[in-house]
Amino acid sequence: MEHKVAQMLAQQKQTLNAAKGREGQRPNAGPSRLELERELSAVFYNTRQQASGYALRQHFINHAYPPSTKVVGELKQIVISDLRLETHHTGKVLFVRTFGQPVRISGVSTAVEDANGDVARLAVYNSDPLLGAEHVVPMHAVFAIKEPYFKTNGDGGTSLRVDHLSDLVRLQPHDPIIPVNLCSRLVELQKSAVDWKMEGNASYATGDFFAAVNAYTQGLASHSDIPETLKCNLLRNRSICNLHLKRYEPAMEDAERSAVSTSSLAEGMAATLNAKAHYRAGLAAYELAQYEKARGHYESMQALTPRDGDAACELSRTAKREIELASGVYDFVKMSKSVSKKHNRLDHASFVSRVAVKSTPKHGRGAFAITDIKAGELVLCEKAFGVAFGSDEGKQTYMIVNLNTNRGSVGTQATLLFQLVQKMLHNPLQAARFLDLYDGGYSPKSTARVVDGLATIDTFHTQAIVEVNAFACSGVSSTNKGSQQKAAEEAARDVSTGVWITASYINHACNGNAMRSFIGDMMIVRATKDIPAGAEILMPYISVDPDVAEMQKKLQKSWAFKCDCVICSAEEKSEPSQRKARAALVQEINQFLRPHKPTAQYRPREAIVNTAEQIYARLEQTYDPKLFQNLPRIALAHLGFWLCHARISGPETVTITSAMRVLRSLGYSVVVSGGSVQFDHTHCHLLDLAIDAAMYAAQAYLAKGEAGIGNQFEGFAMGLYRTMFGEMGGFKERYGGG
Ligand SMILES: C[S@@+](CC[C@H](N)C(=O)[O-])C[C@H]1O[C@@H](n2cnc3c(N)ncnc32)[C@H](O)[C@@H]1O
Repeated sequence: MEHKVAQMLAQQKQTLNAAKGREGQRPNAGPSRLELERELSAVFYNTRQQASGYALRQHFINHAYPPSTKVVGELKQIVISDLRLETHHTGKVLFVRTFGQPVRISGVSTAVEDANGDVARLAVYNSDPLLGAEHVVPMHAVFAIKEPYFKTNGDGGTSLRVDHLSDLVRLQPHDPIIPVNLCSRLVELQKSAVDWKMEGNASYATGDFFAAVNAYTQGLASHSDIPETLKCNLLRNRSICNLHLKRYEPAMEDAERSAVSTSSLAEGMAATLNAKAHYRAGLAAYELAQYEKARGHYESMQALTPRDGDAACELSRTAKREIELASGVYDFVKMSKSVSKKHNRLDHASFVSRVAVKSTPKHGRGAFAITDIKAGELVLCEKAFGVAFGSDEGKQTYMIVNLNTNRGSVGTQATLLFQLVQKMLHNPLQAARFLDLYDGGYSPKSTARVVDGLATIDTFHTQAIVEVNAFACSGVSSTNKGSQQKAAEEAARDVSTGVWITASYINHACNGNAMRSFIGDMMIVRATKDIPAGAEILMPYISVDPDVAEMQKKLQKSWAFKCDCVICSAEEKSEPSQRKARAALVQEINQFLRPHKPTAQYRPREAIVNTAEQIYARLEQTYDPKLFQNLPRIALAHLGFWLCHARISGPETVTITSAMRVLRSLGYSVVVSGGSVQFDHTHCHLLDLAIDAAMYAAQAYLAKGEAGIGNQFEGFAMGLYRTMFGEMGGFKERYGGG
């Protein structure tokens, strides 16, 4: 797949270079209105035919340009006949009306005409694929295309291309800025605010929230002196539609502005309507994680309509979130049981108050502990800012190719980009949190300024942020719905991808002190070591490769940095001959072990085990004892675990020695003295091998009749399991007892 992405990257660059040669030229005569209508109908028909089959959609992020930050009125009008190829018409605005059937391919395409009756194709990229094409560019609507970009298509045709959704502003029919020729066919001018309200209500009843928002907006703008009660109705109704559309910031604002005065209505009626307004404002505040504000609204609602059960219900739900937010107390087992591929966006608050973001000496900003956090404890538990689950993708997969960063990926990254853009377009305060994340040095930086009612979200900047902050996640839970192996495989295939804002400030270290896991869209970060207050929280971004050079290559490719943690520094200081010998041995081990994986049915012969032991001794010598004194030796841990597993049916003392060797090579110091065991995590690197090894030791001690020691090893294994997978679900199934 990597090869395919590289091939497409090269092809697209070629196409773009060829197109660049036509920069500034007048286009050849384009298709007629009728031809465009036919073209769209044919595509519409074909996409419907293909809807039942699997589709791989390509999404190219072309050369970056910033969104327009000017209001429509500041821009100078341009018409289609003045457009030049491969040109961003800076300082200009094109007024158009849509016609023809809008269709979604990788972007949304439609046809437009301008005030002179000239026509062109319009392609709008980066809208949420869950939105129908007709919601992005409804037919017969008037739009202002700010600073339009006219380009040559791969097939030699031409089209207007919109990459930033805020560059496409839908205008209300009575907007005086619309050129007269585009106004002439509009009939809505005569409608009253009441007519618009009825139309909005009818659209709401059919579930068309886009049309309903549009109708209420037109109603609000239809007269300057709409009666107070009607205005409040329109705002309150628009609020519920915005809630459905996940536009929580405007939903809250509308609801809060919709409180009617008791003098304008009978008291009972005013109380009912205002309770509704508080309810909607509360729901929006809740979704924005403003739980205190939500509680205030629900309390006001309850005071107005004490017999309404909804207020009590929402108050109880909000109280649970407030506890989670303040104390980090979650019912992880219940959470894990509740999650499934269909229910993976969980209703929980984020607990991030143990962490503060500050500058680090060398690695930009980082996350620091504000209290002591013991090994195994929660560092944070955070709800995703945005997540695209593989299970939501249906029968389509996106291949995203970014020509600005020369990166490409297949899977949910494109959907994540579209979702984030859509969310931020209408929730600018939320957007500001995201746009503050590290962007790999992208320039120019963008902010979510609201212009013409939309936040000016730079798609290219957003994608640059996604590329260095998104984490692959398992889609359900790290522990249930199949083994951890399955979750790891899914994550490796990049099936689900998300962004968690606070966790994004955590820098990488191979031997970090924290580890992440997932339950649905909640990321759980636990301490793998004791973290004193003030220390930086660090976690490995990817699982540490036994070949450190390979690991560095991966980090460089995805995040453009070289790791300088203690493991990598020890590696760097090692003799080149030792490093070379180790890399060669890691290859040899992989090949040697592949056909000899111990299972319940298969135990490798003694001769094979002896050969592995000899390789182990050679491998051990490739680690300089001074440089790696207490440090994890990852390659040894893997082979050591194989040996431990292969000898599981041998004498207990052998199992114990092998298991201890695995723990030591992962940096754990384990001292058994008398009846007690001391486990020291200071230098550890947690891999699931450690849990298995600790359980082998536990079982061997139990079999030896040393239950006290066995139980301590089991307790240790359980702690590691919870740290690694977030919660205990699946432990009993995997190890029995527990
Ligand atoms: C997810 S961000 C982490 C937060 C980031 N440091 C910031 O200033 O917002 C990932 C980026 O942080 C930097 N980074 C993280 N860990 C690092 C490390 N161990 N060494 C150098 N740079 C690191 C790299 O620039 C990487 O692309």
